[in-house]
Amino acid sequence: MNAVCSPRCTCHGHGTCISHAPGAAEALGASEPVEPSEPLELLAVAGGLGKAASKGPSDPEFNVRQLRSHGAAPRTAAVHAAQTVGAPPQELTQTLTAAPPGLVKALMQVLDLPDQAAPEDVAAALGADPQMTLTLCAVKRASEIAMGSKEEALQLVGFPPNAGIQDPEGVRNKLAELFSTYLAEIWEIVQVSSVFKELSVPVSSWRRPWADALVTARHAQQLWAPHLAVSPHDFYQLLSGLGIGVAVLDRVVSPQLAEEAHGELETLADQGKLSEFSQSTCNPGSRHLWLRFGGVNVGPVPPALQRLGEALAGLPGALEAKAKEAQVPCPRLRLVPNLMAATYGHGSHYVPHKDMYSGGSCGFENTRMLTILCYLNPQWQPGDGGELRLFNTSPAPPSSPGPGSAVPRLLGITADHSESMTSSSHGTAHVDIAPLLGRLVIFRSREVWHGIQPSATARRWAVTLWVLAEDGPE
Ligand SMILES: O=C(O)CCC(=O)C(=O)O
Ligand SMILES: [Fe+2]
Repeated sequence: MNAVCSPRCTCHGHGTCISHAPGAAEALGASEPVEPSEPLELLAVAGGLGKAASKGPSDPEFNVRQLRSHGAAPRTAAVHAAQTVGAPPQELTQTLTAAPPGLVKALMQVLDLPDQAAPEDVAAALGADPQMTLTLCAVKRASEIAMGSKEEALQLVGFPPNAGIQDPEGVRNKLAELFSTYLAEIWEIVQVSSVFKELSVPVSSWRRPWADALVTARHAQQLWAPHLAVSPHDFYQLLSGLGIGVAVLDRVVSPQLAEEAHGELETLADQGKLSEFSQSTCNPGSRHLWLRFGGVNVGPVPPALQRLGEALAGLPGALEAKAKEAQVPCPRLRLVPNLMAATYGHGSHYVPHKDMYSGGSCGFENTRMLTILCYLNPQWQPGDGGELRLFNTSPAPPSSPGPGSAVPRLLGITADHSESMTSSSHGTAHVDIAPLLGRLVIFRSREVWHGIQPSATARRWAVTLWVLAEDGPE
């Protein structure tokens, strides 16, 4: 059975994760790593890059991935203030206005507010201590369910079917804990996403000649109109056969820059600059590091990684411009000039997920639109594992929701924008993409199911730049 990532999952806090059950996905595409027979793009040397044309807005000290994970989560000054002294209603209203609507809807449902409630109403209902209000909601809901002793709820907390009658308090406490953890996660994401939005800048402020020269209308089509993107090359044909928004660009980052960036990452790892090993069941054993290459409070970022970050930041602006020229409808994009470097060691992997915020199987839309990956593995060869696996649809059979999915359902949250819309128990195809040095992969964060195959090497490296949307979800 496919286990859905628990609400406690720390897999970046964004994954609508499912376990990678053998046989869940049938490979209609290649199951072996596939290489392009010929490079489609010309080599564009990412050297001699100037400084970014404009800098971002104020950039308080924060680490989004840590913020989104449970446990010792550092807080921005704003978030901290909101939680400790109680946010003034106006600030809370603004936070809710900037938050992903799916999350706000979930809060409304938990607070028993009508569908038409305005952000002011939600702010008023949350009060001076939203975290406490949500905990009280969790306890109230847990008490109601414990009285009714629903079988699904008992199953969720691991009690026998008659436990509700014998131990209603035990059932209630366990449920209350699960519910409040889930709601705390939603609340944290609401705050993080609004802070994140404040830090982002329009992609037009990061235009780079390098990116402008290599991005074509075909890339824009591959992302936003995949049915129109045709390719004569086997590998790209296979990819376009998936019918999802994905573009792969090879040999556009100079090997020298990529190798230097790889060397810098290895040094950072040796210097102990990486996070702890992830304990999450979604991406066990992975480690990461945020590299702030733009905005205020830049760095310190080693020089090749700085150049790479600045180069990658040029891609969304170029894509937006090419989409406009080719009349391909594309959202207006923003970005936060932060790269996430992540490494996967022997056996570590990442279960299939989408890059959207989520708790349990209830995937909430966020403002992330594109995931831009650059692989930095000079020696990679077939057998080394760590391929990026892209699916054409959810690899989760819809009939077997995992344990995490019961939490939002029992809480009465219906704002599910993930599996239910895309899942299919058969006909799931996938393509594996080798994490080759300098290879760029761009895909639509909210739609594309992807995971990482178990790595057979000590350090499989990728850097990621996430691109947001101008006006929230489309
Ligand atoms: O490194 C990769 O290939 C993908 C990483 C990923 O999916 C993520 O960090 O969300
Ligand atoms: Fe991902």
